[in-house]
Amino acid sequence: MSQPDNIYSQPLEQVRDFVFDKAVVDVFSDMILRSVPGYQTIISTIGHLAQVHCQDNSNVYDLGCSLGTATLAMRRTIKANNVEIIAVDKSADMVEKCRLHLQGYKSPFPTQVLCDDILNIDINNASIVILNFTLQFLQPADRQQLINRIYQGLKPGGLLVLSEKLKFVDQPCHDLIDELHLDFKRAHGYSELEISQKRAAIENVMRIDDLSAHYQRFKNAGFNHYQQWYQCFNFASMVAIK
Ligand SMILES: Nc1ncnc2c1ncn2[C@@H]1O[C@H](C[S@+](CC[C@H]([NH3+])C(=O)[O-])CC(=O)[O-])[C@@H](O)[C@H]1O
Ligand SMILES: O=C(O)C(=O)Cc1ccccc1
Repeated sequence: MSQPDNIYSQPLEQVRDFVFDKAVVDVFSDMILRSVPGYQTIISTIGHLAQVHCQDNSNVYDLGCSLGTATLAMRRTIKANNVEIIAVDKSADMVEKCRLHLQGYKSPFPTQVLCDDILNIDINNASIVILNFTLQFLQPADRQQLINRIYQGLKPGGLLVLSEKLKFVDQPCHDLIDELHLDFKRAHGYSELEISQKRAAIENVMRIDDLSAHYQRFKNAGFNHYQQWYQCFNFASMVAIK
């Protein structure tokens, strides 16, 4: 099990840019549950979507898989035959723990865990592609080409599930919803110091978009069918269908 996240609990002389290193990997399960409202609902719905929409003789991609939580949810639910799962993360520490984590659960589906940048991955014959809170960590200039390659690699009827933290164009509404998220973190035991140091750490590495930017990218890539299916505060999940 995860250790408690106390990475930002002591005052730091200098808050460095957030990285998914060994210290973060060791506390990651606790961090994500206490930081992302709706995370468990999104994970179980990814499992359900994969159960319903995974196609025979296809590939399933979990891009930015971290500890493989979405992969595990899908391995538990998929009923299709001849399915291969490709989980990818560029953090070597994450991939190491992800592989150990997946070894703990038997599955009939061959699963590769690749340590690579998702921008380098060949996406083909896919019926399900998951980007669960990963796109927000890519350079904004690289985001459209990834969505384009996912569109091209999907089979007809295939799904892209994209979960992201959102910003809102109306500033008072943005601030109100942001405060709801901070209250969620407070309610889960994070102090004001932890909240402000984490914020400083992710400021430069996690550039968030508004919903219309995501919809525009889907459209530019060629998707004709896309819809947000979930939101809790500023955390949302969308689905796009080829
Ligand atoms: N270019 C990249 N290439 C590969 N991996 C990347 C890249 N950029 C970031 N990552 C990886 O994307 C993951 C983002 S966490 C995803 C949660 C998971 N999906 C979950 O369902 O639990 C979200 C969060 O921590 O808010 C990290 O493991 C990074 O190493
Ligand atoms: O912690 C936050 O404020 C977030 O926005 C989410 C998050 C969760 C885990 C790693 C980085 C960002």
